Amino acid sequence: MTDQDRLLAAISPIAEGRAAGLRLAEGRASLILDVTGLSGDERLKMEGAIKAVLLAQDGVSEVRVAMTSEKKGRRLIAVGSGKGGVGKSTVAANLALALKALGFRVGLVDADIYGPSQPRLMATEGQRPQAEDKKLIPIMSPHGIPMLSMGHLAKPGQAIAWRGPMAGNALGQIIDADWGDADLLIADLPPGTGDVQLSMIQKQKPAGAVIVSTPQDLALMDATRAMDLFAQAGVPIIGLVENMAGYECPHCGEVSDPFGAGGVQAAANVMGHDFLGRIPLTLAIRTASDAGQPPAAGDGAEAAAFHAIAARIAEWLNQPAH
Ligand SMILES: Nc1ncnc2c1ncn2[C@@H]1O[C@H](COP(=O)(O)OP(=O)(O)OP(=O)(O)O)[C@@H](O)[C@H]1O
Repeated sequence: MTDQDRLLAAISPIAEGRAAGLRLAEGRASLILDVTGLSGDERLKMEGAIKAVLLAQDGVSEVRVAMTSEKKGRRLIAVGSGKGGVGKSTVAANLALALKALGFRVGLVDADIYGPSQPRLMATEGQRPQAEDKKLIPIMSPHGIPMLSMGHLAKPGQAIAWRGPMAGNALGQIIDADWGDADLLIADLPPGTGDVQLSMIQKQKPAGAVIVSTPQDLALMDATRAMDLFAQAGVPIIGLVENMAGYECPHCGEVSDPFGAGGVQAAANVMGHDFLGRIPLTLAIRTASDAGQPPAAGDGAEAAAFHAIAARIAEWLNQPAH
């Protein structure tokens, strides 16, 4: 029996299979202890017990324990839509801000290869990310959210027409960027339900997806296809958001429903998914978004709807299964 085996056998009843890399050299025993999932007290107790047992062994005068713990993975939430123009990017930007306000450390990924609009929405247009050790450094938006967009990688003014593999590589670089301590990445996906979207979803394995739709039938049919796409890739649907619901006339205050009303909620019920909430169609949302001031960054009337939806998403994220 080698010294290592002898020492390992001595600590095995207390180390619960968490000890690795045990060595003994010149009277000093060293090992790595995986303390994932243990409380501070449990860690100290286990470390103390291991030290005591090892110090009682022949030839050991000193013990060093290095503790490691698996970091809880950063989660990616995909914001998708069956078709373009339904406000997916607007919703993604505002949800990122509202989730940050709830205490998540949020990063924003603009994976929309056809029309990356996050740089405009988050007021980082024209900026280029730096790289360090071959990793991109996200750009800090004025709203305190680090972000990277396909739009930041293309040369200014260059029309973006990424081909599949190129888009995949660029997106991979964005997701693997140096996101620091961000624990949640919100990804604005390209609209549609084609191969590009499917391979992105399969590769990046989001923890969950939020589907944005306007209330009219045509958009809803596309949203259903988007949900099928996530289901195919085994990604759970967190829920559906109805955008551009109910237009309040800024002059007379009357509410009209240019795209219908309630369709998304009804569709969510039929499909057995959660309905996360409704964002009204307002001039303020459009002008603020185009000016790089997403409403959820402030506390105006428009912010409340986004904060309510973010709270539902936070509830989902905080369930142990997710
Ligand atoms: N609730 C809303 N009220 C008013 N305007 C809105 C609302 N949501 C989005 N818009 C406006 O609609 C336009 C399209 O929104 P956005 O770019 O977010 O859509 P999208 O679904 O991401 O489109 P694409 O996928 O084609 O990029 C923008 O000018 C945006 O300001």
